Amino acid sequence: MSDSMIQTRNLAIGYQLRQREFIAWRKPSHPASTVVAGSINLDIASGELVCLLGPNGSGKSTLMRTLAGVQQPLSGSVLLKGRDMAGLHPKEIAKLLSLVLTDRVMTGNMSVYALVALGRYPYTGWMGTLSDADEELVRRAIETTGTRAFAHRHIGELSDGERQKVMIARAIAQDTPVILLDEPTAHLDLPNRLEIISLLKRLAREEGKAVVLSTHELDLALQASDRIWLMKRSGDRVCSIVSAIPESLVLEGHLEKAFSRNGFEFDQYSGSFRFRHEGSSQVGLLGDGVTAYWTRRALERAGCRVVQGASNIRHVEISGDESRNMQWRFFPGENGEPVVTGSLDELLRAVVRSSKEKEVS
Ligand SMILES: Nc1ncnc2c1ncn2[C@@H]1O[C@H](COP(=O)(O)OP(=O)(O)OP(=O)(O)O)[C@@H](O)[C@H]1O
Repeated sequence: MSDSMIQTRNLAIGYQLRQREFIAWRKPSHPASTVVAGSINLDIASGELVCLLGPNGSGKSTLMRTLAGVQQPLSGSVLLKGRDMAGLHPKEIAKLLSLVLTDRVMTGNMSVYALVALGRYPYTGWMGTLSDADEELVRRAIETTGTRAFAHRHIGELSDGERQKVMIARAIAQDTPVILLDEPTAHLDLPNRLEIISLLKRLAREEGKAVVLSTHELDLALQASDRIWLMKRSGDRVCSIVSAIPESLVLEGHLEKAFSRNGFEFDQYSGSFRFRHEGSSQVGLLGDGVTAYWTRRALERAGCRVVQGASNIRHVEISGDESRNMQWRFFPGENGEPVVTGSLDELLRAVVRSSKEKEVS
C-alpha cells in the first residue's frame, strides 16, 4: 500500500524474563522471553480508523506499546512510513506518531493548556518555548476536541471524560500522521464514548490521520472502524491477529470464537453477545417490526422458546401501530380463553402464569 503509515513484518511481541526470573527458571529448555503474540503482519493507511479488539490479557496494550516504540519487539519489525522504527531517533518517532494512554496522568497541577502544549515538544527547543505557529496549533487542538471551556483548569480537577479529551487534544497538537490510543473510551458514558469515537473518525476522514484504538466496545468497533484487528488466542496461548473489515469478522464467525463463553451467544444480526436463554416452553409469536422484536426479547427473558409465526401452539398476536394502541393477545392453548393486554408487562405476567399452570398439570 503506497500511503501505508504503519506496517509490521513478522512481528512478535511480549516480555523478556527479568534476570532473577530467568535464573530461577533456568533450564536448557526454558525460553528467556514470553511471547504474547506472534506472526503479526498488519498494515494501516492514512485516513483509516482501526479498532484493536481482543479478550482481557490477549495483548492489546502490549501491541500498542510495541507499535509506539515504547516497548521493543521480541522479533520482527515495525515500519513507520516505510522506515524501520528501530533505526529512528525518538524525536523523529514523536513527529510521526502520538500515543494516548488511559492511565491517570501524573500532572494534576498542570493546566489543561500547558498539558496540550506539551504535544509540541518534538518541535520546540530544549527550553520548550512555543512559537506563534505552535500556540496556534495548541489552540486548534483545544477547539477541535471541545475542551476550550476548561482549558484554564487543572488536570486534577477534570472528570475522566474531560481528561480523556485533553489527552487526545495533546495528541492532536503533536500533529502526527499516526495516532495510537489505548482504550480511549474506558470509564466513559455512552454520549462521551460516541463523541470521542466520532472525533477520531473525523481526524481520520478529514485530516487523513491513521488512527488505531484498542477497545472493549464491540458495538462501537463494529459501527465505527474501517478495519478491525482482532487478537485471537490459539492453542499454545500465543495470540495471532486477524485483520478484516468488521462485517467479514462477524460473517466468518471470528468474533464469536474470540469472545465465546458458556451461557452467552453471539447474535450475528446485531453483532452483540447476549444471554443464552435455555427456554423449554414454546410460545408462537405473530407480528413484526420493533414491537415484535422487543416482545420476543421479553418472552425469551421469561424463559420461553419463541417460534416466529407459529399459531398452532400457545401464542401471542400483536396488533396496533407500533407507537400507539398496541395490543397483545395471548392464546394459552388447549381451548383456554385468550388474554388481551395493553402492555408488555401484563402480557409477560399472563405468559408466565400459563407456563406455571402447564408445569403443574
Ligand atoms: N510487564 C509485564 N511483564 C510480563 N508480562 C506482562 C507484562 N505486562 C503484561 N504482561 C502479560 O502480557 C499479556 C498481555 O497483556 P496486555 O496488558 O497487553 O493485555 P490486554 O489485551 O491489553 O489486556 P486488558 O484487556 O485486560 O487490558 C498478559 O498475559 C499479561 O499478564
